[in-house]
Amino acid sequence: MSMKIALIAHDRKKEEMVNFITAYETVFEHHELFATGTTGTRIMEQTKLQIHRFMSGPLGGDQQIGAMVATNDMDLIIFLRDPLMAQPHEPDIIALLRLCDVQGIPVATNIATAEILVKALDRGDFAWRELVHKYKPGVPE
Ligand SMILES: O=C(CO)COP(=O)(O)O
Repeated sequence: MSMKIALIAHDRKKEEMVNFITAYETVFEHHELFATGTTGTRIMEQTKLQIHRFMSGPLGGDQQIGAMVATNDMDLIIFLRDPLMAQPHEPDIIALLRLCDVQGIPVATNIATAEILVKALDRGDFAWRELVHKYKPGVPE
């Protein structure tokens, strides 16, 4: 089953992201991919994958992905953050991760966890997300 997956990488993590996506391209090609602007462009340049690109992170891309998380529409997030450099949009980043915890969305912030999640995805361990989509309540009043 096809899952909605968000891919986000800070500048010094973009090469790592592209290498990772390339290594698991045969897994990712079965899913619906979303990304912040520059991350999406980099991945599309170096793979055959089609990605829905949002705004660049500092211009609101994290928030756009956060909006999908808020409505429980995103199934998995791989967010390779730069732990050693301050970001101008730090509040947006924290907000996105907070919403993942609100909804219980699987989110990897480093490559080791990302690899475990992608292997789980390939094995079908995310089938429970189908139930979330099926029984998702409407927007609360
Ligand atoms: O800043 C980002 C996430 O916080 C990533 O944005 P870009 O993919 O546009 O570089």
